[in-house]
Amino acid sequence: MLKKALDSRTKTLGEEIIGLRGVRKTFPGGVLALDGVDLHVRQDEVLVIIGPSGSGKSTLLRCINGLEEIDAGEVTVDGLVLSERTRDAIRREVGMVFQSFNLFPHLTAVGNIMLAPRLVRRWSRRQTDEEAARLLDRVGLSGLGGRYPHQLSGGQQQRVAIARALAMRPRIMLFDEATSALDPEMIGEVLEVMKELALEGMSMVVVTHEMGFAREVGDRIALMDAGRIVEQALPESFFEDPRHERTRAFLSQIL
Ligand SMILES: Nc1ncnc2c1ncn2[C@@H]1O[C@H](COP(=O)(O)OP(=O)(O)OP(=O)(O)O)[C@@H](O)[C@H]1O
Repeated sequence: MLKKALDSRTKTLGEEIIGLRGVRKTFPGGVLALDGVDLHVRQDEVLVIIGPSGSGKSTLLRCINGLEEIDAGEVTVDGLVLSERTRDAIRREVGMVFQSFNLFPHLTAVGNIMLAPRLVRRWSRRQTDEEAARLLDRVGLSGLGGRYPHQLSGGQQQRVAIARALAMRPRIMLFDEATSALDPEMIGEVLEVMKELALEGMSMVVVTHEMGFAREVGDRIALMDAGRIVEQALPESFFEDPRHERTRAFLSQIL
C-alpha cells in the first residue's frame, strides 16, 4: 500500500530549504572532512546521501544544524544563514536522528519525547501528554509511552528517537545512518516510519546504506567521496545509468 502510494506520487518540490555553498570543514589534526560542498535541498524533497566510510557524510549533516562549525562557505536553512546568532532558531527547524539512539535512560519514552518541548516551548503537562500520545501513534508505539529505553527493542528505541525529533515540529529531518545499529529484523520498521514521513511531505536528508530505501523513497541521490559530492542524480538514473562510474564502483563494494 505504502509502496504503491510512493510509486504513484507526483511530487512538486518547493523552494530551496537547505543550501550549502562552498562548505569546508577541517578537524583539529588537519583532517579535511568537507572540501567545498555545494548542495541544495528543496521543500518536500528526500535527498539520500551515500558514500564510503570517512567521506564526510555525518560531518555534512552536523554542519547543517550547526553541531559543527564550518571553516569556509555558507549554510542556509529555510532562508536563514547559519551563524551563532541564528543557530538556535535553525536547530528548532531541524530534527536529527543518529545511529545510536541517544535516549536518556532514566526517562520514559514520553519523558524523552517531550523533554525539549517542555524546556524550550514551555508546554503544559496536558499539552505535552496529548502531543506525546499523537507522536507515539505516528511511529507505531501507542501504549508504550511509559516504558524506559531498556524495556524497548532497538527498533522501538529508534522510533522513540524519531518521535523525539518530531516533537519540536521541525520542517526538516536529518537521518544519520538511523538503521545501521539495528538488528536486521528491526530495520524495516524504522524505514517504514521514515517512508511515512516522506509521504507526508517532510523535507529530509538521509545518510544510509539501505539502497532499497534510497531507490524507493529518495527523490535524489548524492554520492560523497573524500569530502565532496561527486555525483548526484534521480534514483533511476543513479543506479542504472552506466555513466555514473563512481557510484557503480561504490555500490559494488557495499552490495
Ligand atoms: N570530531 C572529529 N575530530 C577529528 N576528525 C574527525 C571528527 N569527526 C570526523 N572526523 C574525520 O572526518 C572525516 C569525515 O568523517 P565523517 O564521520 O563525516 O564521515 P562519514 O562519511 O560519516 O563516515 P562513516 O560512514 O564511517 O560514518 C573522517 O576522516 C573522520 O575521521
